[in-house]
Amino acid sequence: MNICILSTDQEKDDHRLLEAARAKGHTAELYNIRDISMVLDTDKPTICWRDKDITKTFDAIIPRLNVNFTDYGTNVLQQFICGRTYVSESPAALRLGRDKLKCLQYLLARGLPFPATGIAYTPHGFRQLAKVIGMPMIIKLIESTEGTGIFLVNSLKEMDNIVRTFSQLGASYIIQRFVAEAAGTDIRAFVVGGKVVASMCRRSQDGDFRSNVALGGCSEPYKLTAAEEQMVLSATASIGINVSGVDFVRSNQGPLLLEINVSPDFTGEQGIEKITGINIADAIIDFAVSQVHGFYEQRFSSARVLESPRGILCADG
Ligand SMILES: Nc1ncnc2c1ncn2[C@@H]1O[C@H](COP(=O)(O)OP(=O)(O)OP(=O)(O)O)[C@@H](O)[C@H]1O
Repeated sequence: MNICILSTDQEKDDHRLLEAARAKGHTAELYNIRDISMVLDTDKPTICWRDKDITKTFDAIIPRLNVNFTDYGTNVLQQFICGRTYVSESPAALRLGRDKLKCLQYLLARGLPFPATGIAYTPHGFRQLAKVIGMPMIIKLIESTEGTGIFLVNSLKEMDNIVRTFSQLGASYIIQRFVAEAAGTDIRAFVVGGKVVASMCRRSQDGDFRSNVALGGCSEPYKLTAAEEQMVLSATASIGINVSGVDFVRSNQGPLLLEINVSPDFTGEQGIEKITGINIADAIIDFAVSQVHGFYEQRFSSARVLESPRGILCADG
């Protein structure tokens, strides 16, 4: 099979996927999304990597997009889908995963648990919300990652300060109930194709409320309870993502979801592969390959092409 890992930064994780695909006997390339261009033309829609036409080169595209490339990256994926190439994630699911607010709304629609979260239009509106959410509370940028852009505030004055700064910068943010009993600990469950393949507990080492490994947190293997596993899988199904890192905290009311990370990292000293000994790269490649055969066996009409939530191309007629 001919596989393209479409990434942004060509990080260690991307190279692990490339190696895993090649070790399984596939032809594989690792391309940077910055080098991709496309022509939208009904007669000859084209996708190029540098000056090479790759419109029909690959059987499967496995995206790994960092947060700054969600828009361009998902547009490129959509172009592959229009050209009837299998893409292992739906562009819509990737976009949803990058928007903490919309993602929580999908969880809400499924009745899944997460800390009470608020959004308002004006700083005054946020002040009103603060009465409902209560202090201390968390303020999060909607597109934060690796624990940056997340603040714990203890008073209305602190909240006002951050809210006004974010508003002046034109940034979008939410406020959230602080789950104090999580005590700087959270759980990361790695999901591939509707299965939890690995999970670990992350703990901050310096009293920070954030457990992020990027901020110095450390990890250990963790076995999900049956209820936690069911919650995690319902969460990924709710946005239609295939590969994700689902984060949740354990609260006095049970597990509360924080986020569904799309294109999650899995390498590194405290990464989930090292901590659990589970080969995540293999799991991702195996899943994509398992989907490809079914995908190309489907019959398509040239009349209408639709994107399904799970990244499978559908056609009617
Ligand atoms: N409501 C909350 N109550 C308690 N702790 C929280 C809350 N929200 C976030 N945290 C802590 O802060 C960390 C970072 O939060 P969150 O996962 O929302 O942000 P992030 O920047 O997107 O991180 P990542 O990139 O790892 O997903 C969490 O891992 C958790 O330890």
